[in-house]
Amino acid sequence: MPTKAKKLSAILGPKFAKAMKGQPDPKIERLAIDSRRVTPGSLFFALPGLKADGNSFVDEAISRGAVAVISSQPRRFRSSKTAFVTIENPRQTLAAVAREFYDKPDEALSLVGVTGTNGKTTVTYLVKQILANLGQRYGCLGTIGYDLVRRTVPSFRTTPESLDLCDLLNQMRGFECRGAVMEVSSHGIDQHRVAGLKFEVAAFLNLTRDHLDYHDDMESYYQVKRSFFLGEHGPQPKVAIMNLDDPYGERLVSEVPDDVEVITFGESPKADYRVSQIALSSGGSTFVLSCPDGEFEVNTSLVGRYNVSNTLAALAICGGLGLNVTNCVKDLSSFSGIPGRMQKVEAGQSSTVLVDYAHTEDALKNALSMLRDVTTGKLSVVFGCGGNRDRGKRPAMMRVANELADVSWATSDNPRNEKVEDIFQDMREGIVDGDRVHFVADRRRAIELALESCGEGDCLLIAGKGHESFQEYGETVIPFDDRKVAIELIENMRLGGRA
Ligand SMILES: CC(=O)N[C@H]1[C@@H](OP(=O)(O)OP(=O)(O)OC[C@H]2O[C@@H](n3ccc(=O)[nH]c3=O)[C@H](O)[C@@H]2O)O[C@H](CO)[C@@H](O)[C@@H]1O[C@H](C)C(=O)N[C@@H](C)C(=O)N[C@H](CCC(=O)O)C(=O)O
Ligand SMILES: Nc1ncnc2c1ncn2[C@@H]1O[C@H](COP(=O)(O)OP(=O)(O)OP(=O)(O)O)[C@@H](O)[C@H]1O
Ligand SMILES: N[C@H](CCC[C@H](N)C(=O)O)C(=O)O
Ligand SMILES: [Mg+2]
Repeated sequence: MPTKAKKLSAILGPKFAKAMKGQPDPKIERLAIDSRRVTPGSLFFALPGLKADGNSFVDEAISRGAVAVISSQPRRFRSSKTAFVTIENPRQTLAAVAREFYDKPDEALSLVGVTGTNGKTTVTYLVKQILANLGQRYGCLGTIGYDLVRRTVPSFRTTPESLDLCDLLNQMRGFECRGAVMEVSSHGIDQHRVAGLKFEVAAFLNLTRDHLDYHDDMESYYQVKRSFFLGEHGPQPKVAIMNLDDPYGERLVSEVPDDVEVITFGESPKADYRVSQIALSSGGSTFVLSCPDGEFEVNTSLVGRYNVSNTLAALAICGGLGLNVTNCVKDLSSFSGIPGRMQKVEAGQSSTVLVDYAHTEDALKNALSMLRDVTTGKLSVVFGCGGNRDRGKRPAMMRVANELADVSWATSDNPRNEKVEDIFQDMREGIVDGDRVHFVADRRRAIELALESCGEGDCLLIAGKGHESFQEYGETVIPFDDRKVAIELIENMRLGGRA
């Protein structure tokens, strides 16, 4: 739903409206943080960043028609056609202004925020699906896409910038959604993308190593996640869902304020949503859930122990929303899975080929140990480590791959502005047995060689890119989809008599 243009003073609030200079109180048609997306009538926020400073683009924004500029740097304004507001923390103000501009969409929606290093996409998909089965209309925002129920929008961030987020939530309100289930990344929390929004339920899944290019250390990474539950960027969530099997989850339980209702889940006997009698197989899992609504035998089509944890989290979230779990556990066995998460590639080949989004040490460890248990033959993995991201996870990822797979094919995974050879150098530090590791920079070729070396009973995991349909080299984005590439290669191999 397009929102109506508003006077600058109305969306700034009385405190900041006093700081307006230049053009008196223009009408704002839209918000922008990127000068390249400014259209006439925009309010441009000049944000200081890691790569650039938005203040360098103020003139460009004005030339494209910005009628107001918010910045932390006082400016000598030459144009009386533009209003200037100097504010200490423009990113934080952006969130408050976006919420006002889009008429506080969170007030009309039940918001569920899911955070943690791994499993956010899986859990949000599960919750959205359970709610849809119960006839409850919730949108879903995250890494794979923005599902507004009546339309879907491609995802550009796991957690959108506040101005995009409020726009998406406003559209959901227009589509008469009851609420939204969304992934809340640590970048999202730290950069105030979800600031000021009222969450009905906030869930913490786990915390393991990732993003230490951005956060100083694990403690700072944890503190950012924690701040979401303490309401440091806005209202406290009404209910907090916590994983008692994760040491950081256990710690967080003792740190959330008393007036936030806490619901715990896990294998721990202390958990409110407790799992026992877990039976894992290559076709899914069954387990017994004990929770305040009773005891249930749960069947899920998702494979692996970590997906038992994800399913439990999803059910605890539904409990936190006030739903009776009896109604929620019914259709889990028919859940069709998530794109690029342990997704089978079926092209008539004799080996098992799976595409998964494991791009951390913990995820790779879980994925490979699970596959080890169900593979009778050789287990191979193709994986790389993202450029311009946490360098420290590279040797750790290589170590678990080398320890758990029979053969590892190291390759590129979005090298961005780094040289693939430099990324390989970091990965080499984790090698345990070099005879079982091959480095092939071209991802397509790495997949081809891995496929050629697999036969009946063998399993190949193509990890790291999951649903992604591109490869990022420098500033260039090239189409690349592991699932399509694998199918093409298998078909070519068959034509050449090699499959
Ligand atoms: C590290 C990080 O999160 N960076 C985000 C941050 O960038 P930044 O502050 O460094 O911005 P910058 O590139 O230096 O530019 C500064 C300002 O100048 C503006 N600009 C820039 C160029 C120009 O021509 N005109 C212009 O106006 C930019 O729009 C920006 O507002 O702010 C930008 C705009 O607000 C974001 O787009 C950018 O996300 C980058 C692209 C990114 O890759 N982020 C990833 C790491 C991220 O957020 N990932 C999480 C998921 C993590 C997980 O898996 O858990 C996510 O939620 O997606
Ligand atoms: N609970 C979990 N614990 C550990 N690993 C998991 C868990 N859930 C999923 N994984 C692994 O992590 C990968 C990514 O899962 P998913 O996309 O659900 O996580 P995410 O938190 O959304 O990731 P991102 O931060 O990149 O958006 C999966 O492909 C799987 O290998
Ligand atoms: N959301 C994650 C995705 C990583 C996926 C992997 N393919 C990579 O590029 O490193 C990130 O931004 O770190
Ligand atoms: Mg995700």
